[in-house]
Amino acid sequence: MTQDEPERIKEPSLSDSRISVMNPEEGPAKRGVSTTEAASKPGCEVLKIKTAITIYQPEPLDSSTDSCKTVCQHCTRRLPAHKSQYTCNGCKLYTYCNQRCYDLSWEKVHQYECPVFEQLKSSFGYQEFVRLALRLCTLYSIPSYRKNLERLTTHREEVEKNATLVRLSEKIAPLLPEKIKASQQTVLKILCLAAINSSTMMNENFEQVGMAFDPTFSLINHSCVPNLYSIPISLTEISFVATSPIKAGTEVFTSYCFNGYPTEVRRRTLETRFYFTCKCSICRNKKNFFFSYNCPNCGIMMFSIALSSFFKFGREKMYQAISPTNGTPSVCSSCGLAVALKQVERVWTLHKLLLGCLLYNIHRDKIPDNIELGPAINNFLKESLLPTPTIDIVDDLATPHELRANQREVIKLYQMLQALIHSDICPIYCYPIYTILTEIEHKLGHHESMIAKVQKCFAGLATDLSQFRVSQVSHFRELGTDLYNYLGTISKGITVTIKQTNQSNGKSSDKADSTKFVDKRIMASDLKQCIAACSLFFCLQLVAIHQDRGVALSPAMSKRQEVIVESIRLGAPRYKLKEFGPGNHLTMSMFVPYLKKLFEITSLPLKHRKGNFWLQFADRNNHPLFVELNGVDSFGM
Ligand SMILES: C[S@@+](CC[C@H](N)C(=O)[O-])C[C@H]1O[C@@H](n2cnc3c(N)ncnc32)[C@H](O)[C@@H]1O
Repeated sequence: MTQDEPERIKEPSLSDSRISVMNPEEGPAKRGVSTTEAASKPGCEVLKIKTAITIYQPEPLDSSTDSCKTVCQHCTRRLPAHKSQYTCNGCKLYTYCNQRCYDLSWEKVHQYECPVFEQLKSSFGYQEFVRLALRLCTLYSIPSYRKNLERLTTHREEVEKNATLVRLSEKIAPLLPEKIKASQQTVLKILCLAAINSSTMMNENFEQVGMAFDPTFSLINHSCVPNLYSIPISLTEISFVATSPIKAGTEVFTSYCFNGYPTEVRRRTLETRFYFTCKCSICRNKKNFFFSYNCPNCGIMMFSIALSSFFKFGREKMYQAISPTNGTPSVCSSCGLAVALKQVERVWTLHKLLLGCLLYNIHRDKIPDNIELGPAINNFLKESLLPTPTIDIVDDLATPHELRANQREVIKLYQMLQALIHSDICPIYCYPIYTILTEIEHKLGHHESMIAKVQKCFAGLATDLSQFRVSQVSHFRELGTDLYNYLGTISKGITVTIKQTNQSNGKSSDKADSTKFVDKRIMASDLKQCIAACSLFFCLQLVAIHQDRGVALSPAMSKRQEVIVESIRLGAPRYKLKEFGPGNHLTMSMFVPYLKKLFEITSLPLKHRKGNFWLQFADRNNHPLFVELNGVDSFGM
């Protein structure tokens, strides 16, 4: 909790002038948040929130090192690992920068929470929800905060039926210190409030760090087709970016659940977790929206198809559905780009796979066998989906050990999801897929092996290795993936031809015959360098594409990634990723300056002329050797 926190929690109001409250006096059912400024394209930041309360997980988990032990519980700074920390003597849980931070925290909140933690520990451990409830009890005891907290939605009548919450309120109420004393009924009300208005908090690497509560965030309604996509940018800040252009004055929505689920599943999730029946445009129209295709140029949704129709349509019918003049390209109504049906078909297939994953994600036996989800889907699942262990990873059921035992299938799923992320799927799907990817990476210990691979890769570079800070690569999703597959994926995208100068006339011959090299080991390491450099190069492309399309990266995130790229060699000039165009088709010439920089950093002897690139080495007899880099334009983007 930061020093100014109670000020920020004063009212369920807004901390960002780019938004305003809609229908403030008409009660929670009609209240919402709208923009005061337009967002011209997907990816534009609409709102940034510094969360009023962040409750950190008790121990660092594998997926994130941020916890009560590593983040100052007063000023929320990350504590330096090497410095001795200042831990509360009472709970032995909350850690601080120094005595001053501890004193401030104690004075404001911790004196009330600390003794109660100890008493609840045996029944509830240090659960984030319990600690959030206690924090809210403290703030609730201050009249001005109470008035404002009471304005938030609680769905009290329904939530109160939850036996766990009732039991918790009965435990907490008698333990509250005199100064913040409240009846069991009041505590139950606070628990209802916490249940409806809290959310998971992640750090800038999309790793879960605990729970967040914020009165501004609490005012934003849910939609199954949200126009906002939330991106954690620090331990306490969330940036909300547009998923499509938004006009000023429009209501903004986030999604409270995984909005890739079919309608039935979304409805059930929202009813059981948030106690409401969704009235968003899709649910109101009973449209079971599933497949959408966004214009690759401007990001506007070009068409969508209901889930019920999704499997009914064969290929021909699908064409009819999206293009009345069967076979002609579809034209984006916003920017006029003509999109070939073949391109749409590719995305269609990926959606089928996504649907499969999603359905697997929610236990097969729970899928209702009704018309909507239908036998076609079940057959599809049976025939084309992955073996059981993959369900479990996504479902959080499998242990890392089980996963490792089934690594091949898991990696198949991982690659498939990566392909989805890099396709033209509707941006709203990206976030849940990232979540699944992270889960897989986490459980497979992917980051660790990735770092090892990256290090191995860089070990071949003729550069001062002390200048590489490779540990940072794990945050760099695309780089990780590319390097992970660096021999497989990358070599599919680039043809490496080895040329050797003909000794007699000095001209190069096209014979790709490695036996000619006197010292094969030199060549192997050169190729390794080449592949490593290309990996890096491709991840720059990916970052550029995503950034420009605004799908997954906020400006802050891309800045962080720039820093990471930069940190490969301290003092190396920054890459300016923004210069790439929005389309997926990349030409070599777009990357010339970046390639030059890249090769400068990696000390690779890159030569280029008129769009042709090659690496130039010398063999043992000082005859020039060339490694040509071809086919970059056709790299599967
Ligand atoms: C965190 S609050 C959102 C803000 C709320 N409208 C307010 O002013 O307090 C969540 C509650 O808002 C309502 N809500 C949000 N999105 C909704 C939707 N799509 N359809 C119906 N009710 C919704 C539900 O009552 C839900 O439990």
